[in-house]
Amino acid sequence: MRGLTWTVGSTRIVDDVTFDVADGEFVAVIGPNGAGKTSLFNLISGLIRPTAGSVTLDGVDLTAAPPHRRARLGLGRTFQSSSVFPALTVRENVRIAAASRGSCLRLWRRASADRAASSAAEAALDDVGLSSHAADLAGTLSHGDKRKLELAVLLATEPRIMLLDEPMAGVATGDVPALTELIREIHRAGRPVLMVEHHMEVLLGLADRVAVMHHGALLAIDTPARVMDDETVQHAYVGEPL
Ligand SMILES: Nc1ncnc2c1ncn2[C@@H]1O[C@H](COP(=O)(O)OP(=O)(O)OP(=O)(O)O)[C@@H](O)[C@H]1O
Repeated sequence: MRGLTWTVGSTRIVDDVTFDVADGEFVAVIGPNGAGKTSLFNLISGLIRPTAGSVTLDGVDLTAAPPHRRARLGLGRTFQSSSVFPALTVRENVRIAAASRGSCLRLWRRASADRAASSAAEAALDDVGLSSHAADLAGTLSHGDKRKLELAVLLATEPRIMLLDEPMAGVATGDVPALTELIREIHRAGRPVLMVEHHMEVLLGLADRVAVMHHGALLAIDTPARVMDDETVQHAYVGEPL
C-alpha cells in the first residue's frame, strides 16, 4: 500500500500509510484502541475507498476494485467479529466459500466444479482440524472452533494473501496457543499473512515484522523485538499494555 489515507470530515482516520508485505512474509498490525487498524484493513480489502493512496497486489492496482474482485484476485480476509453462517453445517460453510472460488456458469462444467469445491472444502477442514465437526451446525461450535472455521472458509478460497483481523478476539485464553500454532502452520504452508492483533506476546516468534499504528499513522515497522524496544512505541502505548 502506498500513501493510504482515509479522511472522515476533517479527521484522518488512516493517515498516509505505506508499507509492503513481501511474498511469504508475516506482518502484524498493532496499535492502541482506535488507532485505525480495522479501517486500514477495510481500505485494503475494498470495504471503504481511500481518500488518497493505492493498494497493489502482485503488481495489479486494486485501488478502484470492489471487494469481490479483490477477493477473486487473491485478497482473502477474516473479520474481527465472527462471520460464519450459524444455521448451516460446518461443511456447508466451507463448501460455499470453495464454490465461490471457481465460479463457472457453463452448465456442463458444474458437476466437476462441484466435486472440486467439495474436495477443497474437505482439505480446508482437515487443515484446521475441524473434519470431525463437519456435520455440526456452525452455530453450535465453541468460539475457538468458529475462529478455526473462519480460517477454513478463507483457505477454501485459496487466497494469495491472508488478512486476519484479530483472529484471537473472544477466544478462551486456553485456546490461544493452539490457534496461534494453526495460524503459524497456515503461514508456513506458503501464504503471506497480514494480521491485526492486540497481544504482543502472540506475535513474538510468529510475525516477521510488526507495523505499529497510532492516530491513523504508521509509527514504526520492524521486528517484534525492536518494536518492543522502541521508545516512541512505548510512549504511544502509555496506559495500555504493549
Ligand atoms: N465510519 C466511520 N466514521 C467515523 N469515524 C470512524 C468510522 N470508522 C471508524 N471510525 C473511527 O476511526 C478510528 C479508528 O477506528 P478503527 O476501528 O479503525 O480502529 P482500531 O485500531 O481497529 O480499533 P480497535 O483496536 O478498538 O479495534 C476510531 O476513532 C473510530 O471511532
